[in-house]
Amino acid sequence: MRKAPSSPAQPPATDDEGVPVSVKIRERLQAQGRRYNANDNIADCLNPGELEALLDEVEGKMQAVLDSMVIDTAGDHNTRNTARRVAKMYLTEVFRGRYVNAPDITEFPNVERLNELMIVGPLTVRSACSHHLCPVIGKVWIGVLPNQNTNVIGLSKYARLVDWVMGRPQIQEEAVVQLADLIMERTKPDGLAIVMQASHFCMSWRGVKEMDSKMINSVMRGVFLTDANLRREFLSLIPK
Ligand SMILES: Nc1nc2c(ncn2[C@@H]2O[C@H](COP(=O)(O)OP(=O)(O)OP(=O)(O)O)[C@@H](O)[C@H]2O)c(=O)[nH]1
Repeated sequence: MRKAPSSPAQPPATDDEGVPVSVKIRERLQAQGRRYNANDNIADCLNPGELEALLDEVEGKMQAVLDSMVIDTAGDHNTRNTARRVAKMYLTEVFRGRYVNAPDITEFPNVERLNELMIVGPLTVRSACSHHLCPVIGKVWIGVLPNQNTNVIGLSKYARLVDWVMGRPQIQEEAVVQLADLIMERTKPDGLAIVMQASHFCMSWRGVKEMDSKMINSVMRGVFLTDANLRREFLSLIPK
């Protein structure tokens, strides 16, 4: 039976007992005019304890999916806790980058006024495509041309930022742009170059079942856009 559509005159059910926590969070996001696409971070719209409540909610819905797939989760010892495992995996592991704040990044002043190209990589990318939620596994290289005002951040922090951005359902083209925006905002370099190469399991495990193809894309910012020599230097230093 279909549910009757709720009347638009009713106030949002934010305080009611029994309102799913996802509804409360969504209403908060909508009230702020905030986007909540798969690859957006919504951590600052979650109240304390709500991630745990979301775990219970997603577990219940995953159980319903397993039931609809006619899997005997009561009788089959392998799937007895699968709904909970999958909920935990989505919310606290593979899509954690949606629900937690950005990692703390220690920044140091650029006292030596470094202005030479710095490259870090390959950093491991673990993500999933927004379309099928299939894994996207790959590598990313980041090149930074600092200036005297650039904040120097610890090398490991680039890996932490990559992990935070990629820990959401993504499409590769948007993932590299989000990463570039974040690093530009945090470090304010003269230039930034990012190259990502990844295997998309939605193309190998299923669908066309193409095992060896990878997607490679790049984003260039600042002087990397205007200085072809710098761009070439960066690309030549990335191991083939
Ligand atoms: N551009 C881009 N496409 C992606 C990425 N990840 C997955 N895709 C593609 O997104 C598409 C999803 O399209 P649909 O046609 O709706 O899905 P589908 O019917 O299951 O398609 P098939 O994968 O061809 O079976 C597929 O072609 C995927 O290969 C990505 O990061 N970037």
